[in-house]
Order: sequence, then structure tokens, then C-alpha cells
Amino acid sequence: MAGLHAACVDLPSPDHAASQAIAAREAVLTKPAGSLGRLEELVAWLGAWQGRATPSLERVRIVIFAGNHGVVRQGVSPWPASVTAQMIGNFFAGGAAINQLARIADATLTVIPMADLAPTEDFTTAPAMTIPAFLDAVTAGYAAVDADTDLLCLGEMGIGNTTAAAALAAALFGGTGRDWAGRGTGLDADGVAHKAAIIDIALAHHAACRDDPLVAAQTLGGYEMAGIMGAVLAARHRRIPVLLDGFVCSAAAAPLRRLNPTGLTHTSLSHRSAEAAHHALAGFMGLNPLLDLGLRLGEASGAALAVPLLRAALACHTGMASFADAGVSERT
Ligand SMILES: O=C(O)c1ccc[n+]([C@@H]2O[C@H](COP(=O)([O-])O)[C@@H](O)[C@H]2O)c1
Ligand SMILES: Cc1cc2nc[nH]c2cc1C
Repeated sequence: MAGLHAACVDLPSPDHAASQAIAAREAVLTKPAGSLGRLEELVAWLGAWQGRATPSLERVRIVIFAGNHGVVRQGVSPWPASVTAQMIGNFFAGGAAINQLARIADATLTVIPMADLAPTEDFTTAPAMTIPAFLDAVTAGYAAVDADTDLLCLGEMGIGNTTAAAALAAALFGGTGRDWAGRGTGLDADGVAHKAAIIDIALAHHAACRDDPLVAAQTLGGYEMAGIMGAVLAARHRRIPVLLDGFVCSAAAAPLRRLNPTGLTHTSLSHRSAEAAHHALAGFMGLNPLLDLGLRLGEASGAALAVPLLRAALACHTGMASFADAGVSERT
């Protein structure tokens, strides 16, 4: 873990010259200063990480990591684990929500089944993954990032993974199962209470993992979550901006934030998930979601939906006239 730990701590910074050039252009465009709100921030963020005064969104890539979870045997999801593989088939056949949203976003879609979809261990009794298996999954995620990417959108598929995400969030940021368990794919109130109790058993069993964010990810996470963490780290080392998807994707990236307070500044959070604890998780991670549409699907759906918003922000920045060019008077 020492090598991975070092890679998570020693991180490149954004290109401030690029963001300053963007701010300078923004200031002369035909609108009151700041009137495009967060759209202006998004362009500066893209440019700072791409190292370009004129950011590009030509090569937008969506990557979905998929994995199975041993804790499903504890009855924490209303769906059978077999749905993970079946939905991967659906992704390849083009029939899932993400296929439609990727087309709208004009993005490529890559789906990566992790560990041949073998389940993790049931973390109520054992660490979810061995250290070598965890490191392999992080490495696979790291290798999945094409250096020739303008924007990386990440997502996941894995029955049971809202339980893993909730347990990992509790280990990283404190609290109990009740604070972090939510409805996932459709549990009722009794189901959520049972899920919270299962998370509490896991937290009691693995109390020591709270001391090390990487050990927490290995003990309570999943293969697809480790893959996401590796991809977020690779994007940082290559200075590629990242759009994170919902609750599970956020929890997967969260160890990077715990290891370095600036560890996720190259990421934006696409949306606030309907999963109840996502708001708190985003707050702990210093992320402010772009959209709030009641989504609770996963599979990078929110990240893909945020791409047209980024394209709109960039179109304004590159296409608008300046006050001088348009002959519009400046404020008095
Ligand atoms: O990330 C989210 O915001 C999110 C919220 C609810 C459900 N999901 C998806 O639902 C699956 C996990 O739900 P569950 O109930 O089986 O833990 C997994 O495939 C996720 O992509 C994802
Ligand atoms: C059908 C279905 C589709 C999904 N996509 C992401 N997570 C999912 C979970 C289920 C159950």
C-alpha cells in the first residue's frame, strides 16, 4: 500500500495561468460580471486542469466499472446479484439509460467488469478484498484512463454497492449505519434499518480500518469502487478533469480526499443523488453538485447528463462577443 499511498499524496496542481487567461476573457464578454454563475467557474476549472486557455470537450469519455458484492447475501438489496452481469449485457447491447445519455453527451462509453464479476467477501465477517486484489483493482482503474481525454466521466454498476459505499463513508467521515444507509435500488424503511444494522456490524468488526483511508477502501469497498479510485487518481496525474456520478462514485473517490485535502480538486460532482446521505457525503468531500434531479440510478447517468451543461458553459465562453467587438457599452 505504501506506493499507492505516495501516489495519492504527491499530486500535480492546476495550471493557474490558464485559469487566469480564462478569467480575463470572461471579464470582457457581453454580460454583467459573474452573471453566468457556476458556468463561468466550470470553464475555468476545465481550463485549469487541461492546461489550456481555451478548454476542449472533443474527447469526452465515460467509463463504468462493474463489480459484485459478498454482502448481498445479508439481504441488503432488493435485487439479485445476477443483475450486475445482466445490466452489463444491457450496456453492451445499447439498451440502458447510460447508452442514451452517452449519445446525447457525444461521449464514448467503456464498461469494465472487475475481477470477472466475482463477488467481494461479505465484509461483515472478512475484509471485502485482499490487499493484492484491492491493489490490482486500483491498478486496472488507473490503466483504464486514456491520456488523450478532455473530460472523464465515471460511474459504476454493482448490486449491493450502496451498502459498501455507506460503510466506507462511515469509516472515512464518522457516524453509524443509520447516518449513511439509504434506499439504494428501492428498499423500504425496514430494509434500510436492516442495512444500517449490517453496516454497524461491519464497522464494529473492522474498527481499525478507520485509521487508514486505503485500508478502509480495501476492507469495506468493492472492486468497481477501487477501479473508480484508481481512475480518479490516474486522471489527476494526467491532469484530466473528472465528473463524478452519484453516491457510490463519490464514496469510491472519497479516500483520495481524506489522504490529501486537494485530492479531488480536479473533480466536479455531477448531481446530488436521491440517496439520502449523498448530501452529507458531498459536504465532507468539499463537492457542490451541479444538478439535483432526484436521480438514483448510478451507471454514470448523472455524469453524462452534466456533459451538455459543460458544453453550454464552454460555448458561451468561446462564442460570446466582447463589449468592444459588439459595441455594447460597459457599466457606468
Ligand atoms: O450512486 C448512486 O447515487 C446510486 C443510488 C442508488 C442506486 N444506485 C445503483 O444501484 C445499485 C446499487 O443499489 P443497491 O440497492 O443494490 O445497493 C448500483 O448498481 C448503483 O449503480 C446508485
Ligand atoms: C435494473 C438496474 C439498473 C441499474 N443501473 C445501475 N444500477 C442498477 C440497478 C438495477 C437494479
